[in-house]
Amino acid sequence: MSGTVEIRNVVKRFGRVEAVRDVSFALQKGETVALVGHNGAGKTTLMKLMLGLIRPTSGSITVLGDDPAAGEFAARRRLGFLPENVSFNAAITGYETLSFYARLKREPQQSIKPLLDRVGLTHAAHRRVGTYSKGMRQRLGLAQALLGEPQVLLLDEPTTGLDPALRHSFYEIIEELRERGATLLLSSHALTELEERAGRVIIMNRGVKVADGTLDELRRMAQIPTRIRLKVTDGGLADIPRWLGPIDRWRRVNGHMIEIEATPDRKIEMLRRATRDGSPVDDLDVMPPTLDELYAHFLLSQERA
Ligand SMILES: Nc1ncnc2c1ncn2[C@@H]1O[C@H](COP(=O)(O)OP(=O)(O)OP(=O)(O)O)[C@@H](O)[C@H]1O
Repeated sequence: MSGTVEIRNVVKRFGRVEAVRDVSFALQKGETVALVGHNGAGKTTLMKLMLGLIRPTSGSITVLGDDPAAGEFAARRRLGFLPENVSFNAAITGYETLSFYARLKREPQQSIKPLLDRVGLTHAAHRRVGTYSKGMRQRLGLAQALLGEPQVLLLDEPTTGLDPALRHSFYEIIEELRERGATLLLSSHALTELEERAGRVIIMNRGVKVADGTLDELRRMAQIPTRIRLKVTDGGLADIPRWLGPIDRWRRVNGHMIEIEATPDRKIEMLRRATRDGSPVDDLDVMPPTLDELYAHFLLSQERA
């Protein structure tokens, strides 16, 4: 059994607000899971429950075999967390900050230098955190979360405010950890960026889990058509159904390009027709539904249910 986090029928109420409503899922070793949802969907609450900072109203949670809400939570040392708004003491240096967290986690002080190096902060290690840029503070936050080689890493909106180069190196660093078997759970609004990074996506809406699966699984569930752009020779534009077969929806993009919508069951057939000998197609691009589109689809289906 390689489940590192198990959430079973968890409900969390804050007074009259039901922040998490009967949510269940398990996270496995070595997977990167994106937790997505609008503001107030319950993402941070789920992370706080996994950290044992709050207790579920009902249901159960296990993290690395332990109940995080139990007084003695042995697994905490193997759990890394990067909160949405990292705030450190501005008066001490980056090195001193990590030294403080290393003592809390009972990690050797020798682990600090390699970590600062890994997040690219060696040059600023002995500068006060108050002089750090937002990106540098975020990297210090990541170094803090990486202390002790966590087996489960919870990252709440980790790349907000980072420029594209920093985002890239951020994902490289956490990917190394995942390759060594860690479970990564990232909450984010940046769907396009998660599309390439997360093996699996959990979509939350108003405390309810509305979808959970790999992008391929979500695409199959949603049955959203794939858009196919075809560059067509002049003659071909005149009589599209003759060489492509019946098509539900299509539109002209420009003088020599059309875009068709292929349902999952007809996609392969359309591609075969478009590429067979004698077809007037010079070039094509296949654009599967994006995570943005899937997200909108699942939210809408839940709202209508
Ligand atoms: N301590 C609290 N007391 C009262 N209500 C709370 C508390 N913490 C969270 N909530 C409520 O629970 C709901 C879920 O909040 P949560 O912070 O988990 O959402 P989120 O998905 O992380 O949102 P965001 O994307 O804005 O960070 C919201 O309605 C929020 O107002």
